[in-house]
Amino acid sequence: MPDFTSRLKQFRKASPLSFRLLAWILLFSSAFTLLASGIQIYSDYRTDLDQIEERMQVIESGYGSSLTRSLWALDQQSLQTQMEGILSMPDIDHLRLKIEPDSELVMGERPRHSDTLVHSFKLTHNGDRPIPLGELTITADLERVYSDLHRRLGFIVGTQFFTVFIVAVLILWIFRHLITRHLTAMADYTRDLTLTNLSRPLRLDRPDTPSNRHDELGMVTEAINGMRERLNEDMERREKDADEILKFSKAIDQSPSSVLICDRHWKVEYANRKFSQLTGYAPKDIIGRHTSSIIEQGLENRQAQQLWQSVRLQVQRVGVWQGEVNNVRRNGERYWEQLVVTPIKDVNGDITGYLILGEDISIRKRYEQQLLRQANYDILTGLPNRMLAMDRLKLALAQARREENQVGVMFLDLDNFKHINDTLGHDAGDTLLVEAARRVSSCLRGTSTVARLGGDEFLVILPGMTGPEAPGQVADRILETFASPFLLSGQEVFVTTSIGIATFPTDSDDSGTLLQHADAAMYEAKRNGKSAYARFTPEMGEISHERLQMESLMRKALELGEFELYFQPIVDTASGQAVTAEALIRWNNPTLGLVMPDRFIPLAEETGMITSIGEWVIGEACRAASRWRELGGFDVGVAVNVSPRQFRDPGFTNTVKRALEITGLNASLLELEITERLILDNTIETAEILRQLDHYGVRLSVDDFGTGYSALSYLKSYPFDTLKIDKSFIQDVLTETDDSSLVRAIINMAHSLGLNVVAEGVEEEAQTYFLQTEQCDFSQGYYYSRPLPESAFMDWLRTGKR
Ligand SMILES: Nc1nc2c(ncn2[C@@H]2O[C@@H]3COP(=O)(O)O[C@H]4[C@@H](O)[C@H](n5cnc6c(=O)[nH]c(N)nc65)O[C@@H]4COP(=O)(O)O[C@H]3[C@H]2O)c(=O)[nH]1
Repeated sequence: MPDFTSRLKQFRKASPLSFRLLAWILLFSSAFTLLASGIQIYSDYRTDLDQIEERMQVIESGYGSSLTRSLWALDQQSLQTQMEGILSMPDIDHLRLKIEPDSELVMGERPRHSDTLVHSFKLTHNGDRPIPLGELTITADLERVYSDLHRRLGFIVGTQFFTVFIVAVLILWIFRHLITRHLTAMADYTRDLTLTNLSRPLRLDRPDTPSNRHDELGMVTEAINGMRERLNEDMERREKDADEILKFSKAIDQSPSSVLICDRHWKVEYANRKFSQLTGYAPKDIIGRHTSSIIEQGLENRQAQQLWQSVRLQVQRVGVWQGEVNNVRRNGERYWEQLVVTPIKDVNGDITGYLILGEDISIRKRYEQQLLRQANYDILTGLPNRMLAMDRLKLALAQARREENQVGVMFLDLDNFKHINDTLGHDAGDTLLVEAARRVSSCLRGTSTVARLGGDEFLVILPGMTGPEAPGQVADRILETFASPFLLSGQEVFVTTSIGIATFPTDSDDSGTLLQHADAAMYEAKRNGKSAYARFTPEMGEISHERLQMESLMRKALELGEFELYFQPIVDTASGQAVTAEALIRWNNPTLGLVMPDRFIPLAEETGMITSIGEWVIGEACRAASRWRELGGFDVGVAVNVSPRQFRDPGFTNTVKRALEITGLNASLLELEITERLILDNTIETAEILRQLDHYGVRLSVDDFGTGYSALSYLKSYPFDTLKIDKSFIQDVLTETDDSSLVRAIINMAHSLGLNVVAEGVEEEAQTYFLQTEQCDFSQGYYYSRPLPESAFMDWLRTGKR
């Protein structure tokens, strides 16, 4: 018994549903069985009672009349027999016949217990009148009925309970086999289900048939497996998401841009590594702080408020803010940062935070500022350049229009700059420009602008002038500051400047035209002898125009063969015999007519065209000298002018060499005339070029001697053969004693240095006597011949003398 109880407990624990089912089946089956059995037993009991009652009725109807007759006849024997017959009937245990008036006949044994059924009926003789004879009382014993009842009840209940129990166990087994064990398996499966074994599906221990698949267990299994697969997919997705998130978080952390992530209230939630590197703040220093306190550190309160306001408004309205902020690092160092601020939104589009990306643009900013400076300022002098100058001029004109006053525009050009640059080198030229810029600036007040337009050209803008005299006063001051020498490459050099002035609104109300007018006036100042200033007059406009026209015509002149060489003889002073001819260029232009070198050589030098023109001259001169020899047998050399720019050209010596080679002219018949100013440049290059030319056997002469600043002693350093005294000394040699003594001194010193002397500009016979007396070797001038076209020159040679 204890064994069964413990098993029952186990079963109850292991299979609560089955146990409960069993209990309910037993309860309901028992109740139902009891009810059915009760009804059945009661029905049997009623049938037994009805049979007994029926039997009593049968006795009354069957024995009533016979008993009455026996009683009437007082036939005791018959009475007894009849009563014994009745008593032998089943269940009838006791008969009592009450005989009138007062006797009775009793038969059988009266049952001692109370479970009896009593039936009485009167015995009456029916004659004329009914005579009551007695009454028979039949007592039936119900014990048999009850014992039958008990027996049947026990049997029915017993068999029913057994049946119910067997059926219940059967149902239970079926239920357990078909359902609960699977439910238990599902429970075990789901209990054991973890994220690590999601790949193992739930399989029930039953055949995988279509009907099984579609029953409730199949559906639950499918649902569980579906859930498992979804979980599995979710897990895989999550793992992937986690990988992605890790990747992104690493990317953000290692991003080359600084990254700040803030919450909805602009409180910092995250700062990446770059942010810390950029600002010097560790994440712990700034997490939880308001963003405004971080990105506005370099600003004043009001600026910071404005910036913050605009950031917030723009991010809300436009969805992005970007700008450049001059921020401060933790160590106080300033830096430029490019910021981009954008909102972070959730799936509903609600802002959950903000993303702030920053990039250190200090280098770019510096570069931009440098570019801006380069774009607007001249690097060498630090002065505004042409672009900025023109802007300032336009501004000054606009202001003058409003305030109805005047603007002075001054165009400055250093008179000797090209020469100094060519002779003393570019470093000296640069020093000169810087110093010139300083001197010009020192003559101006605050509102004025001095700018370098390029090369040696400067522009001065004098805004807000009330009268026309101011530019003249400023120009005088500038000319004065140029009076003292400049120290260039250790030498004191005098440099002058020419200034052209144009005034707004008198000369023009347009900035470009004003500049052109000032430029034209500057040329006029140069023409008037340099180191001077000139105000613009309408006639100057034409000159400036002519200069432009000449430049464009000259560019095509070589190609069109418009240049021509004239030749002027240089004669032996003593004999008057031509020894050399100076080649002098002329330009025959259909528009300009015959243009003399003084008009176009300076322009050719300025524009650089002198290099190609000079090359042509050397080639043509050598060809001509060869022709004279070949055609006329004249042993006459040719002298060619070489301008400083041409002389410095890297290909110059080659040009000379090539011309000699091509024409076959003896190098000693070619003389190169180099101006005295070029010798001022005692650089190694100049000496080297002269040495190389000397090496070729070319003769070298110093032209225009006396006009420069060189001392005769300088000439010793160079391989010169001839010295040409400038015509300005020869012209007055008979009238000016200074000039005659100077010419005499030059001739003597030149001879002492082993140099031949040529006197230029000899126009009168008397001059020839002076030069003969002073033993000047050679002479050149109109007295002998003007420069002549080649054919005329050859004629001159043929005829011998002037
Ligand atoms: N008043 C006066 N003048 C006289 C007399 N005799 C000669 N002349 C002029 O004096 C100039 C002499 O040449 P320069 O001093 O080298 O001066 C030359 C020279 O520096 C330059 N030049 C001429 N041709 C060339 C050339 O092919 N190349 C270069 N680079 N310069 C040249 O142009 C300058 C002027 O040349 P041109 O007009 O031909 O002027 C020539 C000539 O015509 C005279 O008795 N009285």
